[in-house]
Amino acid sequence: MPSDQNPRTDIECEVAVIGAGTAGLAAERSARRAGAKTLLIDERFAGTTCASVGCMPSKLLIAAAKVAHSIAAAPQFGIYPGNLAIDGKAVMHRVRTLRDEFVASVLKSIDEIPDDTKLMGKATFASGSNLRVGDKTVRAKSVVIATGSKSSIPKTFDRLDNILTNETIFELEDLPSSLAVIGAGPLGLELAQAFSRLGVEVMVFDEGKTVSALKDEDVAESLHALLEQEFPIRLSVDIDASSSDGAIELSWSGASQGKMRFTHVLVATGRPPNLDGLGLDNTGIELDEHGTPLFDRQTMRCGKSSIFLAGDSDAQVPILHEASAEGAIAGNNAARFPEVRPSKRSTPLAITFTDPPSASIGVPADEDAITGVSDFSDQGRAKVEGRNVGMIRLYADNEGRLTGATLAAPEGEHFAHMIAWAIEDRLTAMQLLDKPFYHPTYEEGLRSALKQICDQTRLPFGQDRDAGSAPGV
Ligand SMILES: Cc1cc2nc3c(=O)[nH]c(=O)nc-3n(C[C@H](O)[C@H](O)[C@H](O)COP(=O)(O)OP(=O)(O)OC[C@H]3O[C@@H](n4cnc5c(N)ncnc54)[C@H](O)[C@@H]3O)c2cc1C
Ligand SMILES: NC(=O)c1ccc[n+]([C@@H]2O[C@H](COP(=O)([O-])OP(=O)(O)OC[C@H]3O[C@@H](n4cnc5c(N)ncnc54)[C@H](O)[C@@H]3O)[C@@H](O)[C@H]2O)c1
Repeated sequence: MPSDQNPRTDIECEVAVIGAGTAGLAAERSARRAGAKTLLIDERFAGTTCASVGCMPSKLLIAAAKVAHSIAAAPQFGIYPGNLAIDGKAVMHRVRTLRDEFVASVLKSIDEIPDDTKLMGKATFASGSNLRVGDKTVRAKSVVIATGSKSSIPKTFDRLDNILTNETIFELEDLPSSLAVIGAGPLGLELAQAFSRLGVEVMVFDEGKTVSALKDEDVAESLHALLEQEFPIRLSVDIDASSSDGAIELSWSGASQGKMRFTHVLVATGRPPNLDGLGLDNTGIELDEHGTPLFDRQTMRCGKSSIFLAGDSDAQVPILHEASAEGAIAGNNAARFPEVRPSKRSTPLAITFTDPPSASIGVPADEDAITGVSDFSDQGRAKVEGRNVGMIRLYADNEGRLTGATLAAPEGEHFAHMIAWAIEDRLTAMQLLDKPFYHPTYEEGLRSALKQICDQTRLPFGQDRDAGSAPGV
């Protein structure tokens, strides 16, 4: 067990890791593998954000919503399942039960870390790379900061009752009657659609102009229009809120205006890095205007110091596989310090698990980018399945080499991987087009975007290759 009863007041180690989340666990593993004497410090050792209040419970809720949605969509196939009954308590119970299993598996992996390598308590920097944890001083050769991110509740909402964040919403015993979601980012939209499909009256509000942080306007508008068929989304609005008779009254103005009461409000307005109270001023490292350390993305090192950063705490790309990759890089370099080595970072890939899923891959299109578009409204397999909506916009350089994509399309999470892997392998549109595509599949839908890029770059399309397509592709 992690020990806050440790009798030593001074602890010496080579690498101290602050935070036992995804990034911190990866950093500790990596530093230990590199031969360093490590110390993993966490306030609670309660399991990662991903397992307890993030990726996993949200996907569990989405899984329930997907089942409800398929049943509701059955009549288009001539199937009439009768009245749909949703037992909200059972839905939330399954979410928590399976969530707890994921958390238990994280806790088991933490249990397997030797006891003298763990310390429970809140770490703060005393000076340089020396830390204070309760009444103990930790003297470390290098430190990895992996303290994650935290919910931020805008002032308008912070004194109201029934305000939920991702840290509390999965604890609801039953589905709420109505839910206002503040923030149309990945967190807000995933949960908004899931609750809506489970019969909750949902409305989404955002002060910004776009949904799901998508930089490609065409795709963002397409996703916005699709989601609005299920629940209202009010973009570019200022929101005011007050409690009244156990409910919350929201009024909004700007691009649209109105007033409505909700039993619950989910605040999903971003998760800034969790760096408050860490004593970064005592480290001498350079901070940006938000108080986040400046660091090198290839080494994860802060300036010329022996302090490294990983995961959501660095305010870069707050998603799981990046937290894990950064943890491994930071831990390895912290162990090797001062022999720090740069590591290759993978192609940017971010997926939002709405239906259809949206994704941003690689670099956004600039004005020189060559683009190809696949529209799924008439795509064969998507039509067969009654899921013919959305689009993929692919970007390439002037040699036809794929550089990025934005999409909101059926099976979008799988397309996003395929495209990211093609970009990693530096494939041209022609080379990807030359791979086998089975018929009839969603994957065939990508061929039209690839062909458009080939046409614009005059990539040689072999005489022995069929330039046409099967029906409905
Ligand atoms: C609702 C939701 C859904 C998400 N869904 C996805 C998804 O589908 N896919 C995806 O890729 N990403 C998803 N994410 C993002 C993903 O969960 C995070 O990027 C990831 O969990 C970050 O890991 P981390 O190690 O940086 O932070 P955490 O896992 O939060 O770990 C930080 C740790 O630091 C500890 N700590 C903090 N300060 C101190 C201190 N001073 N002293 C000691 N310990 C400290 C905390 O106790 C905590 O254990 C989701 C996030 C949310 C909120
Ligand atoms: N599938 C995934 O990978 C996934 C899913 C959920 C969450 N996450 C992660 O969780 C974190 C939090 O997600 P998020 O969607 O909250 O963050 P986000 O920053 O992506 O989106 C926040 C949204 O809230 C809006 N907003 C901010 N302040 C507002 C205000 N006062 N009023 C109205 N709107 C306001 C912003 O314009 C933005 O659209 C992110 O790091 C994200 O990467 C990832």
